[in-house]
Amino acid sequence: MTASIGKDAHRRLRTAVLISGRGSNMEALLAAAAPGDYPAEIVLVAANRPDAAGLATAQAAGIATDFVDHKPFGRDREAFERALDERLTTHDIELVCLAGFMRILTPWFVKRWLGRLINIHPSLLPLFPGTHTHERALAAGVRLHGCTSHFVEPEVDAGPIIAQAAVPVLPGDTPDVLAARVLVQEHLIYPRALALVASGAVRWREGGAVFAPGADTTPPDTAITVPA
Ligand SMILES: Nc1nc2c(c(=O)[nH]1)N[C@@H](CN(C=O)c1ccc(C(=O)N[C@@H](CCC(=O)O)C(=O)O)cc1)CN2
Ligand SMILES: NCC(=O)N[C@@H]1O[C@H](COP(=O)([O-])[O-])[C@@H](O)[C@H]1O
Repeated sequence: MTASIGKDAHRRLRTAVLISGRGSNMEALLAAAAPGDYPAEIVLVAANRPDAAGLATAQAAGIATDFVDHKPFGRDREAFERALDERLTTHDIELVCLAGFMRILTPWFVKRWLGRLINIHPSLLPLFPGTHTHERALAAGVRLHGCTSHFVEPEVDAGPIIAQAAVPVLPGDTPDVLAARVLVQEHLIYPRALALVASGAVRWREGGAVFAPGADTTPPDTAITVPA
């Protein structure tokens, strides 16, 4: 099965960004989507935490925001996701970007948005899925680390890779120093990944991402970048 969007090459896909905190990747997506020729339009920023600083950033940029607290739903993850999905439907959302969204999504939500749901992860997947990636990279002694944008599937951080960027791990690096070096590249590859998906240049397929002939996978010129 494949999922394809971006059929109309000139229409901007209505896109929501889901956050849980600072929202710097959300800001990078907003900046990239500002020009009218970018294939996605960020029309909603939603958070699962009331203190997500990115909400204020989005509001200051004139973007609609919403908040669905996951805590009142307790262990009923799907109920939380149905409430979140209702907000996405209300805003006629066509594509969802997770950007520091710190909730594992159930198969119900993932299957509903399969192929139209992407994420940014702070490691070179499949290395270091999950959390605390920079600490784990340092502990493992890798000399290259980085970030990955991928389609979201039920298995966490295991979906088809859309784009990656690598950075060197330098002697004396701390997790915070390494995280900052990786974050610069996240802000470069995530907008590129969103453009690829929204334009239909890459689509989800069972077992992998499918790139259209001529898809622009040019890497950021400031990274040791590994094209997907
Ligand atoms: N089904 C999927 N859900 C999510 C994916 C995915 O690929 N498939 N990507 C993650 C993003 N993510 C890492 O990039 C991630 C986020 C959160 C967690 C996690 O353990 N969350 C805890 C709660 C943590 C908290 O609330 O502070 C949890 O959900 O119980 C792991 C990986 C987004 N979701
Ligand atoms: N597993 C998910 C995860 O760790 N995501 C990471 O959280 C940070 C969010 O920063 P931001 O809110 O400034 O974009 C980013 O580094 C992102 O890669």
